[in-house]
Amino acid sequence: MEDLNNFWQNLKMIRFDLPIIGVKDVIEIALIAFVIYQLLKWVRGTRAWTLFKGLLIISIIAFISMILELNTITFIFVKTINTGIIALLIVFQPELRSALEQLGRRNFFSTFLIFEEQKDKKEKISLKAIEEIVTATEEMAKFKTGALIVVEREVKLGEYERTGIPLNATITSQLLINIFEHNTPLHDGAIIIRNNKIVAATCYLPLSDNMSLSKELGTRHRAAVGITEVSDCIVIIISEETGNVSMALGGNIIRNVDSDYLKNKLVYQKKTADIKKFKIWKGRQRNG
Ligand SMILES: Nc1ncnc2c1ncn2[C@@H]1O[C@H](COP(=O)(O)OP(=O)(O)OP(=O)(O)O)[C@@H](O)[C@H]1O
Repeated sequence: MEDLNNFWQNLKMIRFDLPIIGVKDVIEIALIAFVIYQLLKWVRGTRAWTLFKGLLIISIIAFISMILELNTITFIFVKTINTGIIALLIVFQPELRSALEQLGRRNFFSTFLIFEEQKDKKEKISLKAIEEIVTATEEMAKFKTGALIVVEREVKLGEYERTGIPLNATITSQLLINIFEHNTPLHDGAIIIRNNKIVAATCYLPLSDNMSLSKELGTRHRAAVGITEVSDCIVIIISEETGNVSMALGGNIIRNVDSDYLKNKLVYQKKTADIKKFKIWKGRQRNG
């Protein structure tokens, strides 16, 4: 009974100590929430997202061990987070610089217009789009048209997309063939495909410094391997020299693939993405 009285007294004191929330506080909270939201949105568009998720998991473990007073584990995790943040700043220095530059260039009010973007995110690559990519690849290989097609998956390629010319065009084989046509303004560099859209052309990709890659392979192939070393995307490469089609994935290159192999691989990746999406949706349903 005494405990209950104490608890009640404490509760009254807490209620008494509750700060009064004014208009200024509400504005402040809204501004902070907006900045955090924009920050998360930006991180999601870069390869830092995977690292950020890792850091988040470490923070949660550190928090739980702090509550449970597991001092050694807390010490290790807190130290890891501190060093991790400094490491992140160093590793992602180029991305941070470009984010700050963008902030200066950006139309502030456009950041509120996110509904189109949200709608687009729900669409994943369709079978029709895959067919169009495969048809275009066959045609370009036949005529030895050099091409570099990046199909984005979970890791967002925003920072590479920004090095090119924005397109946001529906995927058709005719458009793909046209983009890579010799001596046209968009043929150089890579195109990036997100969901059912060609989001940008003439994109510059990071070159792989993998020494075990064949010496026959030039910068087009090295760029394809390079982007798959820093993300989970699939890249289709058509050699201008031989007309051979290769595919890069997970830092590896599979040379001389045929249309069936290419199609199966793209369809398989789509299916695994769909299953993952379905599992998340089921999870949300269960939790909700
Ligand atoms: N870092 C890069 N990012 C995007 N595209 C690139 C990059 N480096 C080269 N390319 C593309 O590759 C073309 C040059 O290809 P290069 O002949 O050097 O490579 P390759 O691997 O031998 O290909 P190919 O077999 O088609 O000759 C450039 O014109 C450009 O379109």
